[in-house]
Order: sequence, then structure tokens, then C-alpha cells
Amino acid sequence: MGSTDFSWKLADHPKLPKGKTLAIVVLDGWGEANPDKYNCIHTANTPTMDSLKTGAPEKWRLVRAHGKAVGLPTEDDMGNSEVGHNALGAGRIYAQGAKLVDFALASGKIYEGEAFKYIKESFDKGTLHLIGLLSDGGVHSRIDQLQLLLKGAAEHGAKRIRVHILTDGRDVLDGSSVGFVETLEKDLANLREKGIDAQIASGGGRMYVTMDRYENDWDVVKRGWDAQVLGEAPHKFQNAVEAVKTLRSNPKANDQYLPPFVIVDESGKAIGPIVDGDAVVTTNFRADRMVMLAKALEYEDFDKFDRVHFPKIRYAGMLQYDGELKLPSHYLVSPPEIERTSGEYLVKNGIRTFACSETVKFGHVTFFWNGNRSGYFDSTKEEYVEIPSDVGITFNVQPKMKALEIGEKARDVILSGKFDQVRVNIPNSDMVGHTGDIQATTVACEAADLAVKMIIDAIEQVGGIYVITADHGNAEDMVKRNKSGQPLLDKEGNVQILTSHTLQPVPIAIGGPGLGPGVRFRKDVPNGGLANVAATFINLHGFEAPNDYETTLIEVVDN
Ligand SMILES: O=C(O)[C@H](O)COP(=O)(O)O
Ligand SMILES: [Mn+2]
Ligand SMILES: [Mn+2]
Repeated sequence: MGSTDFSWKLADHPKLPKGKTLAIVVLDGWGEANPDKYNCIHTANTPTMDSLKTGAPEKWRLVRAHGKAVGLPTEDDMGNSEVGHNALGAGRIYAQGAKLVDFALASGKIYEGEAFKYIKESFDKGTLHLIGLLSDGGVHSRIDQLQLLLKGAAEHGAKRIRVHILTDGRDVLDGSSVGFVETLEKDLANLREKGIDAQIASGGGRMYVTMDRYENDWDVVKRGWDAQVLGEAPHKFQNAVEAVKTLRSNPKANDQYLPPFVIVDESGKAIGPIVDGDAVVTTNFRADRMVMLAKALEYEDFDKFDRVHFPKIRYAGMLQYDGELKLPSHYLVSPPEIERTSGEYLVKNGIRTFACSETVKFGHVTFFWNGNRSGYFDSTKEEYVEIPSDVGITFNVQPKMKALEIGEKARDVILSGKFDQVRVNIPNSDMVGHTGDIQATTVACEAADLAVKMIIDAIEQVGGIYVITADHGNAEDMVKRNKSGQPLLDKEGNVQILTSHTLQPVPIAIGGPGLGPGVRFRKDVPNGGLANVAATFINLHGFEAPNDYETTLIEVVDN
């Protein structure tokens, strides 16, 4: 569109009225799958979500939430919160970080950019450190990208490389960490044969070391800092495979929560602390769980924990993680330019917007929803409320999380009449689903269902409209399956628990007294995905969607 004829003004919808309070609920990790005992949404008592599905067939449907529908490289890529909320908020499908990094590595462009040239200045005298999640999950990072970057960095002059690994078990099976470390060790051994001093220097489980998000618990980042930068950790090993195997042998241990360790030489000295003159790359492409470390690595003024030592390094992110904060200032690959999101359009068309979740998902309905931007578009028309999450626990011990508090907050705000759009993320089915605890996940889904009921009841009272959907699957399938759908067993004959997201579609339901009698889902968008939702709710606010948005899911028929 030419810059001169661009306008933020949205056209009036020819049939749909303005002024209805709209609740948008994103159930995190709530997909649709065959009912069996490993489908916690099925086993849970969820009368509200059930009634939406069975009560009004023209107002309930499934939408795609994985693979190409959300800008991921292949149809084998499960959905995730970042790409899901980006699509929901932006109404268009963007090539996402995973894909952009693939392109940059395949074309070699990654080595021609400003950031690579910048870190390269350290290669003569300093060490190149790579810090990131080690798995093939494809949600935050991918090991094949790390392998290519290692090879490319060596070819472009890196002589001493240290890798700081974060074990996964959340986007991939628990226990798979050992295999990934072995794969990486082989690559590093190959580099050593070529005369490059390349080794793993430290490690730890992603949820306990480094990868916190939305500033829920800085201790997580500090534990990583101590190991990666200071070379200090409670556990010391001479070999990373041995480290992971030994730490996992504790019956309570799992990949997500492995304690931090450093690799030491024969004299017990850490082999890879980060020191003045070194280069550092954080290899995750996804932002939320790298922003905190990026702040610690980049900000001169920093008071979140005592860094003890703040080395003078050249730091680059795989991507820029926060477009508003411009953090980090150097990045190997440019992030997707997600602009003109629904949030910005609607606020500029007078829609007063409220968004809320608890800490662990707060950025999902704000930062991701708004195209990876922190902050308000217009603070006079928007309010974002974060309900503090519990800290230092795995959510299977507290499966209700803050669902009811989020529901109450949304209810109060809806009843206040101060906002036109009230948007929440209810985290339970995702956060508890990631623990692999089937019983607790069932309780989690029940709590989420209750929160939905509170919001729907409030919408009934004010004559509003609700849109209930999800960002990707998780709790609806808690086991790894073979191609014919049978649960897979491990060596001991136990079912293999699936802690990750799924490839399943997610439901979307519309309703409420403010929804005109002729509004229903169209039948001619059978492959609709999350990116079609924005045009849908823009319509429900009484506007036509911008014409480059993915098409709306609804139509208005004359009764
Ligand atoms: O970061 C996480 O918790 C998982 O890797 C993905 O979950 P999310 O995409 O639902 O946040
Ligand atoms: Mn999610
Ligand atoms: Mn998740």
C-alpha cells in the first residue's frame, strides 16, 4: 500500500454494530483431539467449554494453530505461544524466527550482516560463546541451526568456541537431553580435529537455569549467569555427557530442571567463563525467555541481581528480542516486522482495551499480541494488568494457578463498562500440561473452564460478545503416539509422557447477547487458522478489517 493513501481509520462494518463489550479469551495450550484417557480436556469436567461446542454448532469451529498457518517452516512444527499470539493479534501470517534463521544460514547472509562482523572482531584474541536451548523442539531454538552456526563461525575465523547448553524436556521428550548433548559433542570433536578449540563449558535445565520470562524469577537467570559468565556452579564435571547423565540419575531430576553445572579442566578450573574481549551469541530465536539474559548481558546499569563481574563483551542475539527496547542492539537475523497489529488499529479507532494474565503468560496477551512490542500504543485508552504468578514451583503442585483471579479481574473490568475489549490469557492447560502430570493437568483444565464461565457470565450481564479460543494444543494429548495414534511405550513399558505442545487444531467459539442473531461462522474458510481471528473480532467491534488481513471467519445472514 502506498504510504500516502494509508490511513489508520477502519471502515464501518455494513451490518455489525459498534459499542458492544468484547471479551477475548485465549486458553493457553487447549487443543481439540480424540477423547481418550490421555486427553485431559476430555477427562476434565469442563461444562462451559462443552456447552459452547455442543450448544451452538454455527458458533463453534476449529482453527489451525501449527505449521505454516502460523508462519513456521513445516507442517511438522507444533504451534507455540509466540507464533500463536502473533497471529491472533496481527491477523496476518509472518515468516517466523525459525524460518528466518533457516534462510539466513542457508544463504550465508547471516555472516554478511553487521552483527556477525561485530562479534567477529573478538575472534582473534577472544572466545566465541554460544548460549541457548539445546533441542530440536523448534519453539525457541533448533540444534541443527546451532550446528550450522558452529561450522560457519569456525569457517569465518572463530578459533576458540564455548557452548553453554540449556537442556529442554519441555518442547521435546524428557530424557532426550543426553542424545542432544552427544550430538553436539560429536560436532565439537570434529571442530577440534580441525584445530579449533571448541567445547561445552556449562549447562543446566532451561526452567531452572536462564530461561525465565517476564521477570517472574531473576534467580533463574542468576544461576545461569554464575555458571556461564563467572564459571561457578554447584556441580563440576569434566565432560558434559557425564554431567547430564549423572544429574539425571537423581530420581527427581528431569531435563527441564537440571541444576547448573560447569565443565572444568583437570585442575578443577572452569574451562569457559566469559571474560573481557569475548563474543557472546544467544542462539534462541524466540524472544520471551531470552530477554532477561539479554538485559543482563547488555545493560551497563542493571540491578536485578549482583552480576559480580560485568565483562566487556561483544554481544549479539540470534534475533532482536524486543523491538521497542531495541534489545539486543546487535542481532544476527532481523526479526519478522510485525506491524499494524489489531491492537494498534483498534486503539486508534477509539477501542478502549484491557489485557490481563498472570506473570508467566502476561507478555503473551500484550507483547506477543502486539507484534513483539512492550508497552502501550496509547496509555489513555489501554490498561494491562499482570497478576503475579507463584514463583519457584512447578505448576502441577498448584494447577489452579491464578485462573480464578484472572477471571475475577476480567469480570470486574467487564462490569465496569470502562473498556470495549477485555482480553485475557488463561495459562493452566499449557503450564500444567508441560509438567507431564496428567492428574494435575485435568485439574488445570477444570480451573480454566471455571474462569471462562465467570467471563461469559459477566458478558451476559452487560449484553456483550465473547470470543473464546486458544493459541495451540497441549493438554488435549499427554502421550507420545505412533502413526496410528497408539501411545508409545518406553523401555520399561511405561507410556511416554508428552510434555510438549501438539499439532492439533484449537476451538474458537463466539456468543453472548450482543451477538446479532444472524452472525455465524462461514463455511467457506475451511482451512482457517489463528490469523483469521483478528478480522473476526475487528468485525465484532463494528469495523471492517484492513484489507491485507486474513479473511474473517464470520458472516451475517438475514434472519
Ligand atoms: O516456553 C515455554 O514454556 C515452552 O517452550 C513453550 O510454551 P508456550 O509457547 O506456550 O509459551
Ligand atoms: Mn501458549
Ligand atoms: Mn506452552
